[in-house]
Amino acid sequence: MALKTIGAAAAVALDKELMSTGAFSIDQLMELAGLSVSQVVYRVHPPHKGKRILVAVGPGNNGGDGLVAARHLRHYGYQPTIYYPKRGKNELYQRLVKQLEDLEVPFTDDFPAALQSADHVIDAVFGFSFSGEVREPFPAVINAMAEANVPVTSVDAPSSWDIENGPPKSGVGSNFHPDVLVSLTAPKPLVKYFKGRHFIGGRFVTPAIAKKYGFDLPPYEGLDQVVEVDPDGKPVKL
Ligand SMILES: NC(=O)C1=CN([C@@H]2O[C@H](COP(=O)(O)OP(=O)(O)OC[C@H]3O[C@@H](n4cnc5c(N)ncnc54)[C@H](O)[C@@H]3O)[C@@H](O)[C@H]2O)[C@H](O)CC1
Ligand SMILES: [K+]
Repeated sequence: MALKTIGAAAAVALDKELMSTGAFSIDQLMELAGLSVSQVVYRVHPPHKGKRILVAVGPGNNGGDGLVAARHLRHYGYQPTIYYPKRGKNELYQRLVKQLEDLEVPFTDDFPAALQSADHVIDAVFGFSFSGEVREPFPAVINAMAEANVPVTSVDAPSSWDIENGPPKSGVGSNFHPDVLVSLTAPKPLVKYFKGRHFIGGRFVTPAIAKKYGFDLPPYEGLDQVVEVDPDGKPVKL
């Protein structure tokens, strides 16, 4: 049985539905998304393996998830550093930045230099609204993540991948294969091209929503916001 996925258009529609008839606010969904990412990083890269987490943050909500994850990781005892070259004007992003500044989390302008002293990278550059060719200043960031000697965890999608068709055939992103992927709410079709450890984070979705959009709710355990699944969608038992 194959893992059930939702396409880019369905992901946008589902997001809208959660925030209208579902009565969630964007802040809540982003908080849950970032919390899921922080739990995955703790699981695959506990603090004793190295605390320096570099977070590549894009201009949209995928980037917002990265800012939230960085805050939780700071509270877990990690030392996050943020690369955020195209800051959204949206008040929500500004508040997330302020929360990190109040925790004395550093921001850097030099991604390749920061990568030299990182133990783990979070790719929160683009999610389900990415399209076309990667524009400046992000090509160098995607290339650096593709060549990183430390593990990379992608938020919702490996940035630069097409949501339906996976990695680009050539150019920026064609050699980008992150180690870990956290699918938010539900996996997207690109997961069939992904070879690393795959987690699903969406422990807020109602059975009715999952049924309407045609995906399965994974068996979350205990206090976990995430479940690791194999390519067939079966939970991975540790
Ligand atoms: N329900 C959920 O699961 C939630 C998921 N969330 C996360 O939000 C992203 C989708 O966010 P959105 O703001 O729609 O878009 P992105 O962050 O993917 O990117 C938009 C951003 O990027 C720019 N852009 C697009 N294409 C390119 C390009 N080729 N080059 C450069 N820049 C590009 C565009 O202009 C925008 O500025 C989803 O994946 C989840 O991670 C939310 O947290 C809510 C809950
Ligand atoms: K991403």
